[in-house]
Amino acid sequence: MFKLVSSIIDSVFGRKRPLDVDDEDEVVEQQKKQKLEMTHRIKVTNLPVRELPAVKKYFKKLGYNRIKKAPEWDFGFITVDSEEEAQKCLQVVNSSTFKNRQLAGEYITETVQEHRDKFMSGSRGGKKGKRNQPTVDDKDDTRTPAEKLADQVTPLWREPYDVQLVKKNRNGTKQLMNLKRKIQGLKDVRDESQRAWAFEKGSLPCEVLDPIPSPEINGYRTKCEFTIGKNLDGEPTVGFLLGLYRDGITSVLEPSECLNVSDTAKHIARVFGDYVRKSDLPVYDRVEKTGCWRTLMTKTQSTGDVLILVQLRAADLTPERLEQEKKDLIHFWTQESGINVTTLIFQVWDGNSNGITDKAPMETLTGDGYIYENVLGCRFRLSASAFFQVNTPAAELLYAKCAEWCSIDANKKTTLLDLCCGTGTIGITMARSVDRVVGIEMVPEAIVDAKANAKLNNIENVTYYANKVEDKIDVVTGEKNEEVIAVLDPPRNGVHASVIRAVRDAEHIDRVVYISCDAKQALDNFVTLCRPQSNRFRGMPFKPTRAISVDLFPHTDHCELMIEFVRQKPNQES
Ligand SMILES: C[S@@+](CC[C@H](N)C(=O)[O-])C[C@H]1O[C@@H](n2cnc3c(N)ncnc32)[C@H](O)[C@@H]1O
Repeated sequence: MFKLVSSIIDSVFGRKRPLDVDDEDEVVEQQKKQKLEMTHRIKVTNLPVRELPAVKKYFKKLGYNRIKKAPEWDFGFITVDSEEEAQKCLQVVNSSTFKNRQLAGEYITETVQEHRDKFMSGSRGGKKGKRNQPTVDDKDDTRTPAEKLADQVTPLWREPYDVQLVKKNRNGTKQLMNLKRKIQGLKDVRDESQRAWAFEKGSLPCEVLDPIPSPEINGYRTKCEFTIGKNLDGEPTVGFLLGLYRDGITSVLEPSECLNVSDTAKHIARVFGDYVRKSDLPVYDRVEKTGCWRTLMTKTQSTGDVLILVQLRAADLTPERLEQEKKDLIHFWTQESGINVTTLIFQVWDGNSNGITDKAPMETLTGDGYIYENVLGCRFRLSASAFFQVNTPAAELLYAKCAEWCSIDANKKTTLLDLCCGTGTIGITMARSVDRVVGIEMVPEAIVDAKANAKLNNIENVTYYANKVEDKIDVVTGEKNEEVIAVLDPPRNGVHASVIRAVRDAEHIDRVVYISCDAKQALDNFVTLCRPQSNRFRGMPFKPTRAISVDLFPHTDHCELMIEFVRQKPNQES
């Protein structure tokens, strides 16, 4: 026991010490014992759904810090250390009211292993989400943990790829039909001719072209964010969370069965798992908010460049210990890992949110903090935090199709407005076929990258603005005989309506090519772009003219949908 306690103390404050054989035996014994140890929890019922912070605060005041509750649950679980504490807690709960609700408690005790098995079978009482597919009765669920993880990360992996593509295309067309229906359903329309297109025959509002499949179906992801935690046997592991943290799941599994993760990224996760297991620093515990190792991010590009980002909680470490750990990491990644790392980045993050964050600085430990990727003959510099499409060959097909749609009338001057331009990929790959490109992006660091990328490719006809689209769109005023085409490639949930209103108000924009990676979430944007004029929505509306799905994310249910919208002319009949 003394050895175990001292190894924990060592692990937090001490120096690195490799495990010897005796230690390993002891660890195995310890793990076996741990599985048989009893857990003591009080299930608290009659809580309001959501209100998690208030619930936590309430129980904290009563002396209970370890409470778990998913937002949609009307119950929660308090964990205590012994049966005696559980009985006391039960009394407290049964005599408590929260927001005029009389609470009720139920004592649950089971072994650690039984508790884990419950998580694994999803029989926790939480609402079963889509992510637990395939939906089979828990007792009949014979899936291995790795299969469960694959079902969660790549929910379509059991289907042949052509079937996946049909499904994705159907999802895209469904949103186009919804757009038509929503425009039909608008009330108090002043000028019916502005939505005549929505009453044309057929359920679709425009031509829908055959979907474009991804050239690579497996191992295509260039960016992965791995959680560092404990696997089902309590061993430190680098991989993905086996379920949703909000459902109380904290076990991590290696990504070996995840088809979208590249062999290089799997290898990196594995070797770093070995490093973490040998480390005397503990992995981060998401429930207790203790420990050190938190996240590993990899970017593995088609150029062979590799970016590694290691995130650590350092609240318990002395500055000297932290410096030593950085040196150890540099040594490991450059001398021992066997991986040709282009740049190694380090982030200390002591806050509660999980994953790589923009709230804490990133420190470059080796290299210059950048890696490179080639897209359609152009070269791009990427930093750790910059957005970049994760499937390069499929992104090339998307951008090539976008260029084709923007293809430019040789008799006219053309301006390409690259809205939400990120690091400038779309505008730079198209810059040579237009007169000028104007890129607008609200993240200043991305604009620094975009400017560097334009320079790297000897592109001189681009201007970038580090602003919100809605604040800067009027820099392009449109000249006579000039066509202005806007490519809008916003985040997953679309953009704020004010951005779409600004696009409508910018009357010189003739066409918009909207690239959406979640058409359901972007539907409101489509409607705002196309609804007839009113006091709130000025500028002539657009109408959809063609659409195509381009699959950048095989085995998942995500897909890019690109829609061309053309500005209607005043008094145009349809
Ligand atoms: C999906 S990324 C697209 C990046 C880029 N088009 C590319 O292909 O690499 C979406 C970008 O939209 C930016 N963004 C979101 N809302 C914005 C706004 N209102 N104004 C400017 N940029 C915005 C985000 O910062 C992010 O870089």
